[in-house]
Amino acid sequence: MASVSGICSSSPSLKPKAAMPPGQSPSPPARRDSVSFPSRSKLAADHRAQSHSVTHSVAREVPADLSRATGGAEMVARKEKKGLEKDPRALWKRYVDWLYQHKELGLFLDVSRIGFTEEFVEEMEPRFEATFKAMDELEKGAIANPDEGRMVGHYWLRKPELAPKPILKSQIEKTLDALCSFADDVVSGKIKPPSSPEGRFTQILSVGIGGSALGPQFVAEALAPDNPPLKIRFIDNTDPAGIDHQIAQLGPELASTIVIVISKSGGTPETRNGLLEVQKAFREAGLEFAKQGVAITQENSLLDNTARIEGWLARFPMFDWVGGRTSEMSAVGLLPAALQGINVREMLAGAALMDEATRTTVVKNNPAALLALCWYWASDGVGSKDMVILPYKDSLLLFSRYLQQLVMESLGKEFDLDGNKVNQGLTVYGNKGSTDQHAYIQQLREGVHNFFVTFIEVLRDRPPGHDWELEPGVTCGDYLFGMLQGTRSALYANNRESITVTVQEVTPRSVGALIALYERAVGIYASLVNINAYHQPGVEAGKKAAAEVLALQKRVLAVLNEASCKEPVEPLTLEEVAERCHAPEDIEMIHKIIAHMAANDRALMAEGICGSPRSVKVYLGECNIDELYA
Ligand SMILES: O=P(O)(O)OC[C@H]1O[C@](O)(CO)[C@@H](O)[C@@H]1O
Repeated sequence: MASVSGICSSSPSLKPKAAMPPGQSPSPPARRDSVSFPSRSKLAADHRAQSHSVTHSVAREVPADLSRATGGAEMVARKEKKGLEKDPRALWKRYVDWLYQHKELGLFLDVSRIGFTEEFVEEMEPRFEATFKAMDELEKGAIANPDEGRMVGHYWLRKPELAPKPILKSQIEKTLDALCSFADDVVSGKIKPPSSPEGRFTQILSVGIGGSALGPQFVAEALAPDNPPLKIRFIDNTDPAGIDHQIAQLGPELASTIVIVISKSGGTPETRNGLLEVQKAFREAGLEFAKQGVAITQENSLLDNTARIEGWLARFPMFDWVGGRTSEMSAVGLLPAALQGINVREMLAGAALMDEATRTTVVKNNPAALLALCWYWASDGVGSKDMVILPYKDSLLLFSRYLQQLVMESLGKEFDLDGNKVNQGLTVYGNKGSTDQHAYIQQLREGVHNFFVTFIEVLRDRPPGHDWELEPGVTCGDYLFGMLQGTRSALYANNRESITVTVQEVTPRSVGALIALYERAVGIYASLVNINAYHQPGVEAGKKAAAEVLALQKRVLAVLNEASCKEPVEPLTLEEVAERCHAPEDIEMIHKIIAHMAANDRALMAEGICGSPRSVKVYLGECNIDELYA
């Protein structure tokens, strides 16, 4: 049978071996004036109402479904009318008055270039009181994730004595000790790769997605030494080409690779697929995967049971009360970090210091509360402006990506805690300065005014003793410094607000502190706007729809197989396939499924071209008899 070639048709010479499916209350539009915070007596009443429960925050007066376009424009108009402070003396006073400093961490937070007013701060006070109370109860073990009936305990990871039960404290401590000693044994060569008893493990392949990848990726980029004891690579997708690339890059070093499979649920399809692909690579290389596999997952999850039954090299627990996006200080982040020679106890110490500082109930002295205050002001408490994260340090490149999940998966919610439709969120993006100066800063300075910036400044340019002046009096780092300060000033001059977070150096301690700072800021902001920051119901819809597509694909394959097993083969039109699948309403999806299979040599076209769906007649290259009689 002739195959007509088309943009997605396969060559008849590329016949598939067998056609097998793959494995398995509305409010009126808001503006800052109408945001007009509830009267103080109303706030106080709300606060009283709230104080009995951690899960019920102040009822929102902020109109819920702010139209970004309308609300944003009105906000800009109002702000520009009022104008940001431009008088240098007044600005200097504002800078000094509001500058937050954490002495021990060497961390500064400058919020002077966000235009909030004293009245705003005062009016927010009752909400903050309620929020601090809610955060306190959360840390004491309240069910702060009401939908999932879970405690939220990532703060206990860096201060186990805070855990509400002794058993939790001991689990945290034991896990930390166990992962540190495992990492020491691997790094020192006490634990050796099975196929080279005299050698050492040289590589880590981390398989995980979302919160089970982003923290480890950020920390590796920020903190891994130039020559780490083990180098790390990531499989964080179900993209076969991406997976092949990682495995190919490992080459013969697969034999000395520790594969860490990270999944809280232990059932995330992308991660499972990554694992199956890696296991296949091990089989093909004649290696025994179990001797090199490590699982980080909840006890008794599918992954945990598999790892136990197959006798993997090690297993570490992921606790029910730690969410994926706040799991960097659990085994999820600490084991990969320790294996790269990063001082994980210092990361924990930095986070613990920041946790302590962000428990303070005086907004001005609490850096996380200050961040949340700025986010609320800048985005009207409804996400009307995006948050651009600009670290001026290459090693912090992935901070914005890490924060994207932490902030957007936490704050992007359809309903508030009282069941009102609010469509909350805060959009996060960014890369690094000064690189972005030559990409999108043009738009930030002059284009659509739909953002505020957070500059991350690192004072130390390079390790001591390595600096030099590339022109009289000026180092390379001075340029970076100048670019940051220049961009901050230029944006402000054009009424673009910004926050600046300054650390002395990128160290395990400062990175731990930054993570803890943003974890708390997100928790505080979520409480201010009365949403559950700790669930992610929206992710389920896409996962469910994906499962339905794969189920439909199996039906399509069965129908095509039956027709392809006939003598002569019976090519089918898309309408015929849809009818035989009893899914005429899914014909568009069936077209997409067939186009995808054709592009991968798993379906062949008898007639037509993919771009003209009605012209297509399709069949399989081989009849699968077993499938037919299954
Ligand atoms: O660790 P898991 O269970 O594999 O989940 C991975 C990610 O998937 C999500 O559940 C949804 O995207 C994230 O919250 C989580 O970080």
